[in-house]
Amino acid sequence: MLFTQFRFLFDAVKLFSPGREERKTKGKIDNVHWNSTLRTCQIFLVHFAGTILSFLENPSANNVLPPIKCCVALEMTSFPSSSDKKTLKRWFFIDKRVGNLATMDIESNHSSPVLTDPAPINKSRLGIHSNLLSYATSGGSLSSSKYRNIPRKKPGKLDEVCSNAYLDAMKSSSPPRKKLIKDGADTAYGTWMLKHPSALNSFEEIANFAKNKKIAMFLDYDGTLSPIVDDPDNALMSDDMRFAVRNFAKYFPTAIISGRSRDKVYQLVGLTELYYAGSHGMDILGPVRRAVSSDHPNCNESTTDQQGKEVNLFQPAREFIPMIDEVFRTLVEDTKGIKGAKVENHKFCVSVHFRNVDEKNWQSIAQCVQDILDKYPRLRKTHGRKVLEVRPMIDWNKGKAVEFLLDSLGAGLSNRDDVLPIYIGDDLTDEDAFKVLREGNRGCGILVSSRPKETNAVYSLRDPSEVQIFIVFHKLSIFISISFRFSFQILWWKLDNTSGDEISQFPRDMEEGGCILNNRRTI
Ligand SMILES: O=P(O)(O)OC[C@H]1O[C@H](O[C@H]2O[C@H](CO)[C@@H](O)[C@H](O)[C@H]2O)[C@H](O)[C@@H](O)[C@@H]1O
Repeated sequence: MLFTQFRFLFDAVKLFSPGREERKTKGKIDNVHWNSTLRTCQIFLVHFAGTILSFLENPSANNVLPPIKCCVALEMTSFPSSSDKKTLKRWFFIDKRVGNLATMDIESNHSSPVLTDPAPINKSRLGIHSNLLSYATSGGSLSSSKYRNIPRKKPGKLDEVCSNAYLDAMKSSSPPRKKLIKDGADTAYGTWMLKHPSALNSFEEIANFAKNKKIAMFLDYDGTLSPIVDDPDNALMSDDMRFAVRNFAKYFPTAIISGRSRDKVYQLVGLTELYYAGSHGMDILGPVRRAVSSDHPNCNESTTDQQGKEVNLFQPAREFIPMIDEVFRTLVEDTKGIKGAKVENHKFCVSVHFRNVDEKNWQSIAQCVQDILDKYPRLRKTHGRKVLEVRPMIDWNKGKAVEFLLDSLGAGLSNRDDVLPIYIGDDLTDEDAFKVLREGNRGCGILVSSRPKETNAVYSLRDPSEVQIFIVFHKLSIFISISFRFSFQILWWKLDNTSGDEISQFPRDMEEGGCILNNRRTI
């Protein structure tokens, strides 16, 4: 036990030194790291006292749990990069044990709705005028404020300028992975990290930001929870990641906002503890809304999830479903001859992948998409990582989805000062969410990228394995505050213990200790 405690102190001092990239560019330890070290020593002392006292009380009990929890949480901050696979494995092994033990301390029934089957659309109830459904050739713009009026080029073939712009955007959407490791890339990344520091090395700063606030977590799927792979159907989330997200979502409201269809992303993640928003936020299954936005009066539908819980289905682009279906079929047909092309139907948007298409054929992909835009003026194009997406021209994106979910979680929460929304994502489409959080310092955006990128996010993480560490770290930080209080309570109780009544009082105190957690969970 003593060895564990001393190892903990040693780690505490060692681990809060700046990470590899920051050391290279900064070369000195700043105040934040010293403050972290002091705070860590403080935690160590309280744990040490608490452990000794509980050991004296019951020598046979497993008293090393609190220090192990702290060691685990501290060790994770020391990862300079995810390349240290051995340490990662050891770390997650410990976390699993601690996670299980800790779950026995704190029980939660938090679960979020899951609905895999789309709710039937009742057009007349939704108030959609029949004109709006005759979409294919109608060129008239919609009067509603939710529809954007974006000037579009005249229909026809891609001209040289337009074609170059398309190809540039397609090329920059995801550079070849091998090139990233080149000399100099590390230095550029290090410099970029001064502007967007690693969220792992900025724990203290984020923790200060989160002080007395309730955390709400928003996660992207591809490139954030699962690594980018050639075949979108093989973008699987690891069991460790699933375990980490599940444990986190038990205590903090957590939502996944993906470009994929809601059904597909639920199928891939498979957790009932989360909220899901598919098609870049155009398909949200969330908690029952207390206030319905007047901008979208006909897009909310009250329904029940698989567990029979009342939930709210929000689909601001419902009327586009038949159009998207038609576009999907056309694109499948049109790209049939292009080797490697893949088209996905996400119900409210269509993805055209060119990751496996020879670069000399990218122009043909661009032309197919342009033909669709020419035929359907109410659709627009966005870019992702080696993917072009066709979606409705409505004023809705991942940023709006974050605001919507914050509102749903508690009326008006999106503007309240006591909530800290955290959004983690890797793609261009996540920038809308980063922007929303950056405006007015509302929350904290974290970009997942292993190369410098222009972004509205404040912090960065290299890849999904660092996302996993970050998620577990935050969950454990709560356990630390509870064990911290727990240690104090043991100390207090030991000094003050005079009657048997106080022993029975103890569990209730622990419950109060857990209120930090409960507060966060019930925003
Ligand atoms: O918002 P997200 O959850 O990040 O979804 C964005 C797109 O993700 C998927 O494509 C990306 O990941 C694939 C698998 O790793 C990769 O092959 C592809 O090149 C990436 O663009 C998904 O297939 C798209 O439909 C989503 O729009």
